[in-house]
Amino acid sequence: MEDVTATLSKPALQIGPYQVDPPVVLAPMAGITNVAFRQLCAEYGAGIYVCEMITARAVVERHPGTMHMMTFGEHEKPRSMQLYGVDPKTMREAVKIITGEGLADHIDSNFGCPVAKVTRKGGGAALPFKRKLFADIVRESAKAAAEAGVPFTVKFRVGIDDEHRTFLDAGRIAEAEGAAAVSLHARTAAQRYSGQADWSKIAELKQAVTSIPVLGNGDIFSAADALRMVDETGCDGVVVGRGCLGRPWLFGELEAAFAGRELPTPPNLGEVSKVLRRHAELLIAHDGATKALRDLRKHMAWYFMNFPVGSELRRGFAMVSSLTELDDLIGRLDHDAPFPDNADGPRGRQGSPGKVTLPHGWLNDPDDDCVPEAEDMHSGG
Ligand SMILES: Cc1cc2nc3c(=O)[nH]c(=O)nc-3n(C[C@H](O)[C@H](O)[C@H](O)COP(=O)(O)O)c2cc1C
Repeated sequence: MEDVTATLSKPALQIGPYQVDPPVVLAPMAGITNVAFRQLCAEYGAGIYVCEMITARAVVERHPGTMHMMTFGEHEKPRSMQLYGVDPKTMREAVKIITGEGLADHIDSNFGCPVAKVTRKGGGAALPFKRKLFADIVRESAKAAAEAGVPFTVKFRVGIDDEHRTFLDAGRIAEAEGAAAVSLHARTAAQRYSGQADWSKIAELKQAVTSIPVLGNGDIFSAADALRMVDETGCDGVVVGRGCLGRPWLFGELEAAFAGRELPTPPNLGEVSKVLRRHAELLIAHDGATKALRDLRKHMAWYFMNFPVGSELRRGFAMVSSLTELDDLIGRLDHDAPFPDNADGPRGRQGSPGKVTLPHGWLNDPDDDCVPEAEDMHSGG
């Protein structure tokens, strides 16, 4: 295995009042980063573990499902959540509810969603193109959060496409309007999740934004990737998404690598199935068996990726409906099968590149007084 513990000096990441050591953040992922998954990851290493994204409007309307998503474990410090919104007033109101009721200690915001139903209305990754609106949202939210001593951070992409790169303006605006840190997913919206993240954009952002931390995001699948990103870009911390799907122990590897320690040995199939079992228990405690085991299916596919698990057993795991059944299937695995060499690489969301759908005339004037229409959003980044 590559020696990643070599020479790098670890960045000191400070987000508002929180010292984040190691400088690692679990990327918000809709449908994934619920309280069970966050706890599982946090059992391997420290960092900030961001909750699934929720919409500002759902908070303001106190949507019961949304309030349930804002459940945190006792171990979570800071309790970190992500808001999505396109209207400065709604965002401010949502932040005030969250901070006023002490529901979270860190609020991130999502300006990176590339999904057509969101960008079509000017939301997600389309929004930072409207500089005034973007500034209004960040200012109103950051101000409301700061009144309660809660840091507000901003996550965005490189831009809409290669002709409309917004990340440098977005970073400078976020810095000027009171954000405590920015994170860059180093792809354009047109790229979706395809191709490679362009880390040179993270380096450019780091040069442009000097008074708050700049976090890099995109294609960290191993501890070596994380150290290389810090080394190549000078970023203050790393945000890890798909790399930990079916690999929550990646956070242990990151902690070891940033501390200059030797990496733990990758787990064999028996050890992986123990992690899966723990994941199931945590999910069931939060959501009940039916929902939890349905949710677990996608994770099982990721846990077993590239392991020698036959198709009959895989089908069994995909249909599992109780912990007893799960235990029975786990008992039939070849526990000694070693961690596969080719286990790195993308899991989870893929999506092919393509044109970004925007509202009519959206690209005419970045400084107009646009009134956004989009508030609904279910998932994305
Ligand atoms: C299943 C899935 C759901 C996501 N949901 C969100 C989200 O709700 N908010 C957000 O800002 N990004 C979201 N993202 C994007 C990730 O936070 C991250 O920016 C992206 O996956 C790139 O990082 P990676 O290469 O480490 O995966 C999502 C990504 C995936 C794979």
